[in-house]
Amino acid sequence: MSFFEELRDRIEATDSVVSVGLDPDPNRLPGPMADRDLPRFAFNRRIIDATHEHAACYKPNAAFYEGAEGWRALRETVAYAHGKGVPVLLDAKRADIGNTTRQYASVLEWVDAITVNPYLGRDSLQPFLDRHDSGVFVLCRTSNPGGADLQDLELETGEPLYRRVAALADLWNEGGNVGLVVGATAPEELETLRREVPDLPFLVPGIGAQGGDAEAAVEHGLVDRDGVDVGLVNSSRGIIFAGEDAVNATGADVTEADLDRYVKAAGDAAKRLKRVLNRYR
Ligand SMILES: O=C(O)c1cc(=O)[nH]c(=O)n1[C@@H]1O[C@H](COP(=O)(O)O)[C@@H](O)[C@H]1O
Repeated sequence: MSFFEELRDRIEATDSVVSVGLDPDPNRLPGPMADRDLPRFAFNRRIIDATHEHAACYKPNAAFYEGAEGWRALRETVAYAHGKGVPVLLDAKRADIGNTTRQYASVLEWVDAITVNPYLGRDSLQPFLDRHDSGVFVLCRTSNPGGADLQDLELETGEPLYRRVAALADLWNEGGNVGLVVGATAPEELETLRREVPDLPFLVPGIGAQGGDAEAAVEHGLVDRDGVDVGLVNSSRGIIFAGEDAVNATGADVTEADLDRYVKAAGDAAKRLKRVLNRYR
């Protein structure tokens, strides 16, 4: 089954397009997690337990798993999410020259989808694109303030670069496995891009901590696949660290009951986001 078919089934089963971003910043983990073997996995495991009913997908960002122990935590996290029946999109923003990018693409043997960077052109993405069962999300219009620096540059045709990227991604979609990454902080660009590439599902980050537009994310981010709206709207810190408001969990004297309340807040945040997004579906 292809990634987008699996995602469609998951969205239908959970009635959710929420992507829960697993970005376990070591400086923000609740106190007791620091003492555990693989603290990032210990944290993610509790977050997955609390949120999986509302998660269409988990999106760990590779930056939070640097180092040998981090990579081990990532592998455990992916296996645990799969055990709950949730697909995993690795946010790695990869691409490189041929032999290097082939190595990068080997990660798709154990994750279901990945984010890639189009800057090096088609050949740098080919090993990802060749995996028709995996999802390949091409960075198109990113959510950060500097996203406009290059992506909005006008080409000789008058169109901004991000629109050319979208048109190319559409051409690269021979295997039906390509999506775009478009930030919720750029609602006008989301609308433009949906017109430009009506069939590509979007991963829309930037909701929650970055203050993006949830309505635009849903209105333009999703595409119909056999009667199901397919696409992903991601929140990372807004979900996984929601417990910080409920519990001061940074000290050494945090109890198991505190941790229970902390992770429950993450579950509630995922559920709330699902409800908000579903209002616009
Ligand atoms: O590729 C991404 O997922 C991504 C693209 C983008 O334009 N903006 C963006 O925030 N992201 C990622 O989405 C997540 C957003 O995290 P929060 O701001 O905590 O919800 C991080 O992992 C970012 O790296």
